[in-house]
Amino acid sequence: MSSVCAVVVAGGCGARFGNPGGKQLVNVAGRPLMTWSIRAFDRSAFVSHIVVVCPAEKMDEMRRQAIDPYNFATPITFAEAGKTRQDSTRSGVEAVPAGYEYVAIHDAARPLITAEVIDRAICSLRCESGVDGVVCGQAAIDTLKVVDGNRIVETPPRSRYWAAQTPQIFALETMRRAHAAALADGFVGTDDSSLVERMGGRVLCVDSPRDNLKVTVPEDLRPVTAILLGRMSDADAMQNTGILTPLP
Ligand SMILES: Nc1ccn([C@@H]2O[C@H](COP(=O)(O)OP(=O)(O)OP(=O)(O)O)[C@@H](O)[C@H]2O)c(=O)n1
Ligand SMILES: C[C@](O)(CO)[C@H](O)COP(=O)(O)O
Repeated sequence: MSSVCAVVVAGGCGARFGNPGGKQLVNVAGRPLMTWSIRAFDRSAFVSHIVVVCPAEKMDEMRRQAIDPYNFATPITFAEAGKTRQDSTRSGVEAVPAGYEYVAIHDAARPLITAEVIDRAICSLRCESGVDGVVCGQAAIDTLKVVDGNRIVETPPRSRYWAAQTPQIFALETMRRAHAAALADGFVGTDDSSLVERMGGRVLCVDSPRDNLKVTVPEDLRPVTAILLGRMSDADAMQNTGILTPLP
């Protein structure tokens, strides 16, 4: 049974990206940036509803430009964005329709996510007992420095560090409780997992490809576009040779 609802947060103003209209509707490899993320969840075997979180005044435009032209099979509804990312994810989590067991929270600004990675992460959460959530990410590959200003004060053991991405997937009721507690305590984290971790929840990292990049500044469009175009051309080539892996 499909018991996973996705929450795709697209409510930021993209200050670091610098485009007056924000970044979610910017054309990347032929489609609006946020469409790529929605498309991956639409293709997941386990996701049967998608909540898109964005400002109320942008809902019509986003539906018209980023959703309607693409004939997605999965029902898509909207929730209103908040001031911070955490406010937006809380709004999205509250808007998950009744009956869902899990919520998969994803940045609309990470367009390279694939249905395969999403489904693998969902399976890791479902298959392991006593786990409250999973976070897609990567074990640190660079040497890490703790700094004071620009002065290095420590070189911690890299083996203990991961870089967290999205999707981050949780038992829905756990995530709702974690949000309520964070709101009551005035806690603001930089991701969703930290809200569950501070409640003592057990969250696991699951390995996700290094190319699950977030578009934050305009320079990020270059590698993201190249990877998307590369995947499309691989898919074309595969139809002729049967050798390459399909476009996710
Ligand atoms: N109030 C907010 C802030 C962020 N986001 C979403 O959270 C994701 C990650 O945020 P980021 O990429 O940092 O986007 P912005 O907040 O838009 O960027 P900036 O900090 O440069 O303004 C994005 O998909 C963004 O739209 C959101 O839904 N609501
Ligand atoms: C949630 C997140 O994608 C994890 O890397 C990230 O923290 C959100 O983006 P921001 O740049 O920190 O706002």
